Amino acid sequence: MPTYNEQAEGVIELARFASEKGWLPATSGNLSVLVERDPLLFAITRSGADKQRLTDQDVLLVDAHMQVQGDTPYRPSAETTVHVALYHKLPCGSILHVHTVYNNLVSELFARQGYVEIAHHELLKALGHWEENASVRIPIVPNWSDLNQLGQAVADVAQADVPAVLVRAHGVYAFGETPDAARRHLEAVEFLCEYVYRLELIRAAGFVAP
Ligand SMILES: CSCCC(=O)C(=O)COP(=O)(O)O
Ligand SMILES: [Zn+2]
Repeated sequence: MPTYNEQAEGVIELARFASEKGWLPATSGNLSVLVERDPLLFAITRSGADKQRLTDQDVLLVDAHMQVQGDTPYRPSAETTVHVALYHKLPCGSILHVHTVYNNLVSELFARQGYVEIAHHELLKALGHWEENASVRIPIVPNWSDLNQLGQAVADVAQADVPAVLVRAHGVYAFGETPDAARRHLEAVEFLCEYVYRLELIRAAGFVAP
């Protein structure tokens, strides 16, 4: 079983990756890696940390009740509620939450129907959909300010075969059974959000596929 130190290093590496992409602006976002499933323990970023300069002090070991294990002056991410709810619902090994312009725009464009549907795109394979004519609906939930409510809302719509949930005008939660899978899902969702947004733009300008 991986140790807390190994998983904390994993969180720091994921933060470096997402920061280099510009996906964690202004201290936003939170990232976690599972340490133990039962009883639940995971390594997660502390609230307010600058994820571009994360150190091991900025990663906390937290349980199912959001209690921090060990001695630290810091509090865990305010959105730890969402991570706990997702770890309870699905066999996640890592959960990545980032804020980007494209995921925010797509969440606004499709908020009313509660999902964005993406069909016939090659990168759906990176989300695990290799079937011919694949079609995936990524759920969109309101940006509840009550973070317990937000956690419940995200977990209610989260499905193992669609490994992301958009939060309207806020960001995305992507997850996977391993940190590498969660990262691949996040990269694919970010690519697809940019694609969907740009396609909407050219369609609005009159483009019709031949
Ligand atoms: C400055 S971003 C506002 C809070 C947020 O949405 C976020 O992702 C970061 O919260 P945390 O408590 O994890 O730092
Ligand atoms: Zn956030």
